Amino acid sequence: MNGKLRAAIVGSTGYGGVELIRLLQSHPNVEITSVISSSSAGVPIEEGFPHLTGVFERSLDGVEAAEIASRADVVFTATPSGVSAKLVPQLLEAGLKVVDLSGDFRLRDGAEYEQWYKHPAPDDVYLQQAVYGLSEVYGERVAGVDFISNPGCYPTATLLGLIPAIEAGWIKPESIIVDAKSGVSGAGRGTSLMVHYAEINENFKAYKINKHQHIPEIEQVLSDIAGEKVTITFTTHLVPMTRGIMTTIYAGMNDKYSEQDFVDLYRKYYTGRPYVRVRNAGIVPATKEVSGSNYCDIGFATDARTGRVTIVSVIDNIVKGAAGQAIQNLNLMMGWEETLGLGYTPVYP
Ligand SMILES: NC(=O)C1=CN([C@@H]2O[C@H](COP(=O)(O)OP(=O)(O)OC[C@H]3O[C@@H](n4cnc5c(N)ncnc54)[C@H](OP(=O)(O)O)[C@@H]3O)[C@@H](O)[C@H]2O)C=CC1
Ligand SMILES: CC(=O)N[C@@H](CCC(=O)OP(=O)(O)O)C(=O)O
Repeated sequence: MNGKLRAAIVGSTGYGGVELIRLLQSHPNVEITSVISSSSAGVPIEEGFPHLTGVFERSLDGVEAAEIASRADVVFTATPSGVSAKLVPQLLEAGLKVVDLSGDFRLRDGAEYEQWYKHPAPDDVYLQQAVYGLSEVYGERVAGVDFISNPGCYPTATLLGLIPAIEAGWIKPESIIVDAKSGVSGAGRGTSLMVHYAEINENFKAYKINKHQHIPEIEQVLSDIAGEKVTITFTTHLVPMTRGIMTTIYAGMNDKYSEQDFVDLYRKYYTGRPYVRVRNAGIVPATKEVSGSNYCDIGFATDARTGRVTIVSVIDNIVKGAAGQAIQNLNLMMGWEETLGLGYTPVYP
């Protein structure tokens, strides 16, 4: 490759998009050549986002596939579900490589979109073309492709916490319960009553119980790994914090495994994968330990009395759950070192 890869970001005025700008600033092989907005074309991005002053200053461009293709080689679509379904095919047809951050291309069975996302599925050709980019598990599949569907935030934390144990046959798939908690930035920058300060401050809410759109995504991958249909009980909660996801996962064990057994199994599975860190036996991670970084940290507690294991997995929803994993996928897609542009130490405290 001569020079840097040119990248465009659609949805650059949202939380995922603005995080892509932050992270790509320190990517040695990528230059952002276009930041795109459907509502503010022509406006300098630093006007709406003063934290970018002197760091990244550029006027926002409009959403037009041919124009984007004239400025960029790869485009990140950090756009709402439903928008990506229509936009991504145009971008692919214009010859761009695409990393889509929405849920619109994650489910192989298009019939599931009406039920879970309440909008029609994209054209099946693109649904089948999309490669699901859970980097630590499907990194090899991503290499060299043109179109990556980036995993959801809750699925990333849940799947990285479950896959080694499912693959090893250590837990009973039918027993899995996932208790998931997210900071409010997971809901995006658009306002809604749910994330209104007075509604969320000093409050703790469960929502979309058994109806969350990430359930079929998680079940699809777990079923692939287990080789049988897996269904889960999945409850999401909104926590009064800005960033972070914790999934607390409960499952029945098939034998008397110790915490050290789980630590050894997971460290072996994630050998050579720098963004999954497995805590020592008996220690579980907290969301601040990954905040602002691309890490997924995992810890275990086993209970010989009940025969169950509790797996705690944490990520930063906007980094590993969105923009960070999207860049990790770009690196794998391009055959670059997985860590390029992602060398952030978590912000603590
Ligand atoms: N926040 C998170 O933690 C995560 C988000 N995601 C997914 O990533 C995507 C982006 O999320 P997030 O950044 O939080 O969302 P935001 O609501 O913060 O931002 C979405 C952006 O999309 C742009 N947009 C809206 N309509 C259109 C359109 N018709 N054409 C082009 N752009 C449009 C808007 O910008 P403008 O009006 O300027 O065009 C808006 O800023 C979503 O699909 C989300 O589900 C995935 C994982 C985690
Ligand atoms: C806190 C919060 O509201 N989170 C959002 C996550 C949305 C998201 O990331 O959606 P996709 O991955 O499907 O694009 C939610 O629970 O719907």
